[in-house]
Amino acid sequence: MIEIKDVTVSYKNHKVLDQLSLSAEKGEIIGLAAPNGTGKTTLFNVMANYVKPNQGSIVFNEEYTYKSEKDQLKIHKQLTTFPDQSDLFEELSGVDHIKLYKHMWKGQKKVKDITRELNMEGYVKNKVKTYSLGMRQRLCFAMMVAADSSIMLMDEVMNGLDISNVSLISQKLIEMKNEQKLIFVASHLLENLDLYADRVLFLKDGDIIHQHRPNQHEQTYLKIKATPETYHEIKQMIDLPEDHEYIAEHLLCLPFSNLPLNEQTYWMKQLLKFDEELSIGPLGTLEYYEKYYQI
Ligand SMILES: Nc1ncnc2c1ncn2[C@@H]1O[C@H](COP(=O)(O)OP(=O)(O)OP(=O)(O)O)[C@@H](O)[C@H]1O
Repeated sequence: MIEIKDVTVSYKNHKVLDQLSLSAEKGEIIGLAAPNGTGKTTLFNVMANYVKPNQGSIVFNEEYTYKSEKDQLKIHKQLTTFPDQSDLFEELSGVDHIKLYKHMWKGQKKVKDITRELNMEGYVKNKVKTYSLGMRQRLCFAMMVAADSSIMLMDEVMNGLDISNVSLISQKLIEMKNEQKLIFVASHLLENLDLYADRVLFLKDGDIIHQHRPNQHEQTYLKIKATPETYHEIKQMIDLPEDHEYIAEHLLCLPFSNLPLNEQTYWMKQLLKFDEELSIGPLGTLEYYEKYYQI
């Protein structure tokens, strides 16, 4: 559905994206996880053609590119970007905004259903100038739902939402993915991404350095909480396997699922000696994040 080919973006001498390539299909939620200023928004801007890459191209449905205006129109009919709160019209109501997006993208969903499902009925007819941050954010999301486009780029969709609204929107994202939308979500709520993303991409030095698939755990790990002192102590006492990970100076992880049962038992016995919190499981987005960005 989208093919990003060797995209490079530089602002003066600062290369933000460096020959980045990616393909994505409908019915996928793709998370983007990276620290501030890494290039997530820039990547979305290139996908939406708000920023022209210095090099590379994007192909939609194996057919359309931004090289011709006719193609651009076709692409923009099926692509929406998450509205900026500052773009909302203070004197218009939430319903007005939702209708606007529904009409612009010829969305099929009923405004009433959208506002009911997003718990907005209590405020959506009031003017936007009376809304809190979280109410505005839910409105921005409702506008995307109303547009009903097949590709959605959601930058910081969970910003300013309380826990119950994060959960509501996460659920809605899954429903939209099941309707075969292709949804990109850039988010700093790392553990939340594990709940709905099919893939989480980690950006570094202008490229994707890892793709984590939260629902397809190729490897589980035996994990032990370990300060640098404990890690040092463990290393002195045990010959750790070469492929172990020591993440962000607090978590030691040993690849576990591929080991025969006797070796699994061995490693558990060894690590239990240290009386630190022990668990078995895959690495999640948060752990990969800590690993790649050393926080
Ligand atoms: N129009 C611009 N002109 C110059 N530099 C820019 C411009 N837009 C972005 N940048 C720079 O590009 C880099 C990537 O910015 P971008 O907004 O894509 O990061 P991000 O990963 O989305 O960050 P955040 O998590 O803060 O939203 C930053 O160093 C930023 O300063």
